[in-house]
Amino acid sequence: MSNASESVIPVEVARIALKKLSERGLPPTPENYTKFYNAIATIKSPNAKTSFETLQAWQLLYKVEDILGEMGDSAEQLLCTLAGGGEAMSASLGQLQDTRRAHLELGASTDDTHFKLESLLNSIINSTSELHSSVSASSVDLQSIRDSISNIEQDLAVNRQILEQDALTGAMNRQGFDNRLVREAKLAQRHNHQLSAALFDLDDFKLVNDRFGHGVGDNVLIHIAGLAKSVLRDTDILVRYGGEEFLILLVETDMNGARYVLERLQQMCRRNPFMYKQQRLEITFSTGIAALRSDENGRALVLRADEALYIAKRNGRGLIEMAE
Ligand SMILES: Nc1nc2c(ncn2[C@@H]2O[C@H](COP(=O)(O)OP(=O)(O)OP(=O)(O)O)[C@@H](O)[C@H]2O)c(=O)[nH]1
Repeated sequence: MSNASESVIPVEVARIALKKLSERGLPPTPENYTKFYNAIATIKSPNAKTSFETLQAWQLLYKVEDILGEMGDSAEQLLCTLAGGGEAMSASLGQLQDTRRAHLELGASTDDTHFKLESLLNSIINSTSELHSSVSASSVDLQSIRDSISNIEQDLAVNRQILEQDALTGAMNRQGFDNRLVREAKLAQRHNHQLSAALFDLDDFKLVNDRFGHGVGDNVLIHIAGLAKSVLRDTDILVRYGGEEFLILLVETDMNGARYVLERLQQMCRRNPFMYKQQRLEITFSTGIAALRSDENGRALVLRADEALYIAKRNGRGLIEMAE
């Protein structure tokens, strides 16, 4: 059993198993029920993060909190300085106008005007120099804040990748995919691009676990995920959708393109079998493919791929079924 079983709630699993059975029109016989229950119970929960990952996420949150605090202080200081500088400047301007008026209209002596202008000039120089040093200090603070923000951005990107990654295979996990699917489907609709989903499930995988042990089963999953990554473009997304079920989201790709990719993966699996103690383990998988319609969202797309996968399984093993 997968280690995800620790976080599994049996009642919830039973509820989902029964729902899946009725969705597929299967009778709730003990055999059917057990099969669905086990399949669901062994799916790794996307929330099941290690304490190390949680610790990293917390540390990042504290960093963000600190930097926001620093930014607040610096902004406050800069605002105070600018406000003080502004007041001093406007007072000097007023005095400058008074002196000019006194000189022109009231006939103040040149010596008197000269003296006033000199002391005004001194106070302007002083306040400008104070303002200048405060702005320079704030600029240094702001530069260091900008550097911290760019470090945090990098940490966030790494953190997000960790949170969205399936720990065993390195593929994207369900949680990451659910967010991504919404975005990709919207993008495809907006730009009128093709988007396909291929859901594939390893055939008779239970036998691999039963015959060779769960550890070997895990390595087979890693092997298949590696082969899948090797046939994909950078823009395609490989997802560990369930225990032994993967999904490939193919951006700007129609059904035929998706079929081509999955056939290449079948070929790769044949040419690169998983080896266990010098024994070839022939792994096949069944696939359902669907392309996004103009009137549906990402979830509907995946549901249709799932239906097609179900038909592929029903018709045999190692088959690719295209959704209507
Ligand atoms: N080793 C390993 N096995 C897993 C993991 N997740 C699910 N499984 C196993 O995958 C098997 C799925 O079994 P079934 O749902 O009966 O499917 P199957 O044997 O592949 O048969 P079909 O899908 O009908 O071809 C179960 O034995 C699960 O324990 C995992 O992370 N590691």
